[in-house]
Amino acid sequence: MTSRILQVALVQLRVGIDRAKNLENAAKLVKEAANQGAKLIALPECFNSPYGTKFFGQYAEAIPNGPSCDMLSKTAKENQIYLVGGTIPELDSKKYYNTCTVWNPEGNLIAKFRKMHLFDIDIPGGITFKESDILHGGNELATFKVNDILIGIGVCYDLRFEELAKLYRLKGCELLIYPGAFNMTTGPMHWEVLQRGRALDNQVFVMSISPARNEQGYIAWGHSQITDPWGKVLKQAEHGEEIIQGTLDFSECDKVRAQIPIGKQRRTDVYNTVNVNM
Ligand SMILES: O=C(O)CCC(=O)C(=O)O
Repeated sequence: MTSRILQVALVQLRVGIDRAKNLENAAKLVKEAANQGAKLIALPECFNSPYGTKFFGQYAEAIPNGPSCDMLSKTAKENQIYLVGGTIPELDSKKYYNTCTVWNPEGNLIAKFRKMHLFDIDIPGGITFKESDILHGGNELATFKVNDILIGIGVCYDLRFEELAKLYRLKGCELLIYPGAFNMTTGPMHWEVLQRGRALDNQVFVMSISPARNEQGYIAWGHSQITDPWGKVLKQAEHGEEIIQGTLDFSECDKVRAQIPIGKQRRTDVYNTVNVNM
C-alpha cells in the first residue's frame, strides 16, 4: 500500500516588482524546503508579480511557455518534488486569468486551475478591489494525485465558496490547497476561520499560502496555514518571509469521517428542493 503520510511545506515568500528576482527567490526557497524533506511544496498567489489589477497585464505569461513556468518545471525536477506554483497572471487568447499550475517531480505540468470566483469586494474604509476589471474567472475544477491522495486547488477568494470545496470532497479529495493573498481588513477576521470551516465541512486537510507582508502596495495578511480534518490549525506562519513544514497523516481523514459521518448524513433530498439565488 502506498504511504498515507505526506511531508509538505508552504513557502511564504516576499514578492517585489522585479520578476526575475521573484523567480530566483522562489527557486531558492523551494530548494530550502525540499532540503528539509518536503515532497509537496506550495507557493503563494501572485508569486511572480505584485498583486493588483494594474500589474496583471504587465506580468501575464502564456502557460506553459513563459519564464515562470520554466522555473517551476525546472525547480520541481531538480528537487524531485510536487510543486504547486502559487498563481501567476495568465494570458490566453487575449484574456487574463489568475492561474495556479502544478508540476510533478519529472517537471511536467499535471494540473492547472484558473481562479473561479473573482475578488470583487467593496468595504468602505477597508478595501475595494475589482479583479473582474481585467480578469476572467475559470470554469473548471483541477485535481492531481500524490501517491493515492487526491488534491484539489482553489485560489484565495475561492476559499469563501463552500460549494467549490464540497465538489472537491465529492470527487474524493483529502487535501485542498489555496494559494491566497488576504489583506489587512479581512485577513485578521476571516483567513484562519474560513480554512477551519472548509476543513470541517469536508473533513479534509486545507493549506493556504500567502505572500509575506510588504510595507507598501497591496499589504498581504501573511499567516500561511495548515489545517487538519478536525479543524485544528497544525501550523501557522507569522507575516514575514517564512517556510512552514508539516506532516499530513491522511488516516486522520478516514478517522474523522468514520467518527462523525456527515458525508453519509447529507440530506440532498431536502437541499435539492430549494433553488434560489441570494
Ligand atoms: O476574500 C478575501 O477577503 C480576500 C480575497 C483575496 O485577496 C483574493 O482573492 O485575492
